[in-house]
Amino acid sequence: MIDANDWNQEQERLDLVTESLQSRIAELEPEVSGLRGQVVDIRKRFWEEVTVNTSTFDDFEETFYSIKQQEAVLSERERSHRQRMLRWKNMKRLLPSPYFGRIDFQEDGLSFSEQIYIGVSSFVDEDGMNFLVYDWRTPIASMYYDYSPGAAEYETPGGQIMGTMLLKRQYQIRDGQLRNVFDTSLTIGDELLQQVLGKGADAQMKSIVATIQKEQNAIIRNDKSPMLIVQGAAGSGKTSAALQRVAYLLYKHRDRLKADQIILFSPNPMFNSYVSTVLPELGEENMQQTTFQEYLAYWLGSTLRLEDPFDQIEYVLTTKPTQGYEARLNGIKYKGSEAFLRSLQSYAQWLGKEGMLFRGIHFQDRELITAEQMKLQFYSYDNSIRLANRVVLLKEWLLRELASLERKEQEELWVQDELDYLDNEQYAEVYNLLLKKYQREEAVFDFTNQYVEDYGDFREQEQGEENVFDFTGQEEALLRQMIVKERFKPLRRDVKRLMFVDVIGLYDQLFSDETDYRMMTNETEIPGQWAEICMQTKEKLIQLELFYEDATPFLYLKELIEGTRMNTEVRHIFVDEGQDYSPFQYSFLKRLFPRARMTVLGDFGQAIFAQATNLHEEDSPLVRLYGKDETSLINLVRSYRSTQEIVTFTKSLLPWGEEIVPFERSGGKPLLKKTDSSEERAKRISEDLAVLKAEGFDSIAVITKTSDESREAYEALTSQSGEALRLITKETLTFEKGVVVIPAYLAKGVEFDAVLIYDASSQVYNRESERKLFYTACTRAMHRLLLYTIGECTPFIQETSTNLYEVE
Ligand SMILES: Nc1ncnc2c1ncn2[C@@H]1O[C@H](COP(=O)(O)OP(=O)(O)OP(=O)(O)O)[C@@H](O)[C@H]1O
Repeated sequence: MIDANDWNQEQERLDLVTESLQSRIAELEPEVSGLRGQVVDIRKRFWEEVTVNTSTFDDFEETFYSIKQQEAVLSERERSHRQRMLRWKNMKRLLPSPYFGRIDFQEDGLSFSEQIYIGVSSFVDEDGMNFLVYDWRTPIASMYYDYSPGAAEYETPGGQIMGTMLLKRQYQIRDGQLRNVFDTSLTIGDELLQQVLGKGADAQMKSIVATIQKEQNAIIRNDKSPMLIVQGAAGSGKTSAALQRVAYLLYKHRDRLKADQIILFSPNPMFNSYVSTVLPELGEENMQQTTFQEYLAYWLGSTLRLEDPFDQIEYVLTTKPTQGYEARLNGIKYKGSEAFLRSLQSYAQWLGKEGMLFRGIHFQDRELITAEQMKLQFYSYDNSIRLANRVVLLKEWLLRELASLERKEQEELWVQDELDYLDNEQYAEVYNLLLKKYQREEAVFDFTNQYVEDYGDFREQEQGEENVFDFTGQEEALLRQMIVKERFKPLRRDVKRLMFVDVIGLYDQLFSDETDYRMMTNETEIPGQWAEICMQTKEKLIQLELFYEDATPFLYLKELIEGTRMNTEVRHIFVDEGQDYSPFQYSFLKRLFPRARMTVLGDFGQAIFAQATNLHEEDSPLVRLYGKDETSLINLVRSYRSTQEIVTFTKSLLPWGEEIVPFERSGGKPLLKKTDSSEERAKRISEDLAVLKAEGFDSIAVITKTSDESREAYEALTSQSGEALRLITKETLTFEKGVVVIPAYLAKGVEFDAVLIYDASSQVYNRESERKLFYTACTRAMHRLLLYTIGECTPFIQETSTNLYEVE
């Protein structure tokens, strides 16, 4: 704490800044609301101000320019409104707590020092000359996170600035009042961190700007590597750092990077709601958030039904080892591997020479163009043309063929039949409809298109009009033409969508016997139980379903054949819980977003999916993806979430000795509660829930292994205590405080004040593959960890030293 004199000075300065903020907010207030009104007004009256007249070319041109002009006025007003609004919002946000830190810095060669106050956004005094508050993301503020008093430096676009940090101070300010002030010799004083971490869990993730640690700052500000990999122990702040990194990037590149050019891949839909509020709190628009599964489903469309990754994990967790089970596990590993990726590339090359499969085009009950004809045509193109380009050539050929078949079709009997069925009235009606439609189709112009293009269309329409009104004598021919055209429409649409390529057949063909597979793919490392893997995959495909592990390879093959659908807009992708993605999935992401940098955050200790990727080994596929020189690896070992006792206990569950250093914050030891029956367990859990709530913990999770176990726990506990519990399933979209019952794999990334492991017996957590799941479940606890067992507890606990937990 500082002395009374310093305290008074600080409070005086704080009052000054607060007053200044208040008066600027008040100044801007009428302007902000006035502008909003203006914009809404212009929007409303947009079309009133424009006279749309397209009868002649000149009228059309005039209309076009008048719309453009109106558009320009609107967007200028909107821009200025947005900027003022942003300034106003930032000041409002600063008001209750304008800053959290200060450094006094004397640059080398200068005789005076500068006081730099740091907050969540910048605030400049009235004349625009002095920063009363510096945004935490400014270059100078980086010293606050990176240095303790003494020699310090920071990077600017103009070069490195060296000097001495004379003072480092931290503040806790509430509603414009100083609550606490610490001078610190540490990077970020532990005192403040202690206070922050001692609090209860929130329904939403917290912003950590005031207490970012040096190693986290390195993640946030890394702007060099195309690939940044963060391996960090449970609770080491990976997700927190990732979100601050998003905010930092948006600030640093504010003139060219927009929030929607950043995508965060999160572990489940509920997680989205958990992190969603952090960025707006920092004053940024939100980045795009999705799950990889959602992304796959989007690209797969409705052709195939995709297995849920959580169903996959339930299968892995609950099925008893049988021959089919082992094959499925082998399949999951193999289909996620780089080897399989290479196999698919070789397969595509092989398809360039032979083996392509197409689907014939059917009309009524006839086959208009057979698969065989397509194949002949396809292989008649030059071998050197890329597969995807040959598919395009074939598409064009098919469209031409369809056009000529369509002409022939007009003479067919069924067309005559349809014509005969039209009575006079209908005839006239159809005729008028056709006429209108014909005019409408020809007259379409789009204001967003290039003017010249519109001009071309318009001219064509003008010339075409004569034809329209000249066809009176040819109505039957026209009607025939229109009838067939309408019927052929779906055929043309399907050809344009490349439905004639039998991608499902091509993926299915891959899963042949070993000799064929080797021949098609040059693959040498075929996994064990290949025949069984093939059978399982094919069985699914017949039902138009895909295993989750097949989805990425399937889409990859589709793209090798049909061409890649890249997204060149996105500049940054963030993959949270990165250990759960396969090397194959990473390669796929890299291809999909060729202009994006990648930040992967994960913990191999929590790798619960069978296709897991080791993140931090130097030769891991993830490092190979961009190459060593393009990759930065950062290891976080300090764990902030849980108390020292919980971290020491959970660390002992991983016998390979992960490097995890607990932050010094004490709580009780984990409690192992032995019970005799499930009734007794339900009773004890209910009692414990009541005690925990009375202690003030309001975010509590009863964690189970599977969704079935969750349901069972939910029912047992609800009937026992009548407590308001919330059952979380993979469909749950929002994260809320309270008592939840949740399977461990859905609790990933999330934290609770207290965690109760519903069944920690050896019957539930026994297999080596379940170790990390158990670890993940236990590491969700911030302050209390309670484990229940009927009979013998899991061997993972038995292996740990008994003084790490207490038995009741
Ligand atoms: N620098 C910090 N200051 C204050 N709190 C922090 C800091 N770093 C992390 N925390 C807190 O520690 C907890 C864990 O952080 P976070 O969820 O980001 O960790 P994680 O590494 O993603 O964890 P996991 O892998 O277990 O999901 C959160 O409550 C977060 O607010």
